[in-house]
Amino acid sequence: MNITIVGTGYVGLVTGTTLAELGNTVYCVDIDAKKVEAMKQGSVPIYEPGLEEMFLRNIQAQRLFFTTELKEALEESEVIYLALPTPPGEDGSADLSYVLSVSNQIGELLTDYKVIVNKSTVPVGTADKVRETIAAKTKIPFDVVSNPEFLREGFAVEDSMNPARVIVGSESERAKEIIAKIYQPFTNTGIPIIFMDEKSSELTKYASNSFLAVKITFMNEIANYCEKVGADVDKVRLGMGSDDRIGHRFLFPGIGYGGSCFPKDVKALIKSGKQEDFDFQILEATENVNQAQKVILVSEIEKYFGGNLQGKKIAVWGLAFKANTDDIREASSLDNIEKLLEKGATISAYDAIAEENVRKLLGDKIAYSKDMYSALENADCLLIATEWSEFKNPNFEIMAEKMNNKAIFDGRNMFPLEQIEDKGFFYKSIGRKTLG
Ligand SMILES: NC(=O)C1=CN([C@@H]2O[C@H](COP(=O)(O)OP(=O)(O)OC[C@H]3O[C@@H](n4cnc5c(N)ncnc54)[C@H](O)[C@@H]3O)[C@@H](O)[C@H]2O)C=CC1
Ligand SMILES: O=C(O)[C@H]1O[C@H](OP(=O)(O)OP(=O)(O)OC[C@H]2O[C@@H](n3ccc(=O)[nH]c3=O)[C@H](O)[C@@H]2O)[C@H](O)[C@@H](O)[C@@H]1O
Repeated sequence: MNITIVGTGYVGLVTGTTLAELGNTVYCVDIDAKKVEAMKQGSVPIYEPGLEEMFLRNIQAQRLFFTTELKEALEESEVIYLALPTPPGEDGSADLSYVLSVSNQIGELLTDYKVIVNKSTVPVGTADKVRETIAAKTKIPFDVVSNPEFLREGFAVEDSMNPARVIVGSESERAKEIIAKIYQPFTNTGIPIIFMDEKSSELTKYASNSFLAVKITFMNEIANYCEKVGADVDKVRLGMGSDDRIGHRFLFPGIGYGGSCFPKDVKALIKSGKQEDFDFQILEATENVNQAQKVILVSEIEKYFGGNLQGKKIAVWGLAFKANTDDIREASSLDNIEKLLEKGATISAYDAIAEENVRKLLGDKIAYSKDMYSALENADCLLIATEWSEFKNPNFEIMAEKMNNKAIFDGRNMFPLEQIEDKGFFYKSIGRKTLG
């Protein structure tokens, strides 16, 4: 099948590469001419383990093409995927301007029947809006399908090549047949393709992300309570997760969820609810708890230093919103750094992958270190904000030598307590006994 992907950001690029890998010919369209040129030269614009190999393989096989010209790509394709941004507007609702402006262009360019597949995360009713926008410009028949994306950054290739399920929202038999053909390789390996109406499909995406945000936030509250009563959240997590109905995943407490999706999607669903006179009380609580959780260690650091952080040098390990990505959108590291700077501390940060993005945002407000140990030079304490695997087994002797003061505030529970209890550090993590 010949397919156009409009928007070659995270989702567009991974979806496009996956569809090419599944044997389709894919034309990736983006308005960012520099990005398109770089991709044509074989350069992958995002950090995503395993993507480059698949990307280059499909360029070489002449199944993956890049252009800034929507018209050119449309002429070649039967199916058009939209993978455009839906950022939060000022009031938290999803900004549909990218999706609708491209829909408008598609309406002007249609010459024969096409299926328009929406991969962007959009509120219920967007498929109707896309349909109306296109229909206002053309009499040529077309169908609109909702096909939300569930990939995680850092595991995008795995999630995309081997998804837990594919959700397809459409009431058109013609469109469903075409989409079923595209995903036939998944059906062949037992991956369920779940067909439903568009609205349910659109809501499945928000409901899934919001549920995961609630799950994490619930565990964060349990962790905070563990500290009050002397329980250990690692044990509670293990005990809870062993029940299949709960499961072990997404039960890891920490300094809150971030990233480009959970915060935005929780906000957008709350806003969509309000438009129907409906209060998502659980989601409102989740947002509030998460906001406080992100900076929960700042008050612990302050308490440790007797309420005064003026002139304290704080090392920060990890800047990305989670491991295996260079994405820093809504990263907890940034909330912590902002608060610590406000309180007069200085920061020496280390994140080999996300540093470049933070530099663009914070410039020289903080210092950057070339490795994890040099960030600790004369530091008064260490804050761990991202669970990069290189932090899992550090040399505690080198750490002790470098640091001015042996204190670790671990926002990602990197070390089992047994690993660190005889190392002579003050060690504060989330939902567990404080050592030292
Ligand atoms: N990033 C993620 O992990 C996931 C994102 N999503 C959803 O997918 C959608 C896209 O997200 P990302 O890929 O992260 O966005 P992104 O911001 O990484 O990329 C969007 C791309 O669209 C391009 N673009 C903007 N206007 C355009 C136009 N008129 N024509 C052609 N290209 C245009 C931009 O230049 C950019 O390359 C959002 O709705 C998001 O919520 C869903 C699942 C996972
Ligand atoms: O819609 C999206 O864009 C995507 O949002 C999330 O993916 P992602 O944002 O890449 O990252 P996650 O792995 O879900 O982590 C999100 C945040 O939750 C935090 N988290 C995750 C799991 C956990 O147990 N505890 C926890 O604090 C992470 O540190 C991170 O800050 C979803 O997991 C994807 O299914 C979805 O497609």
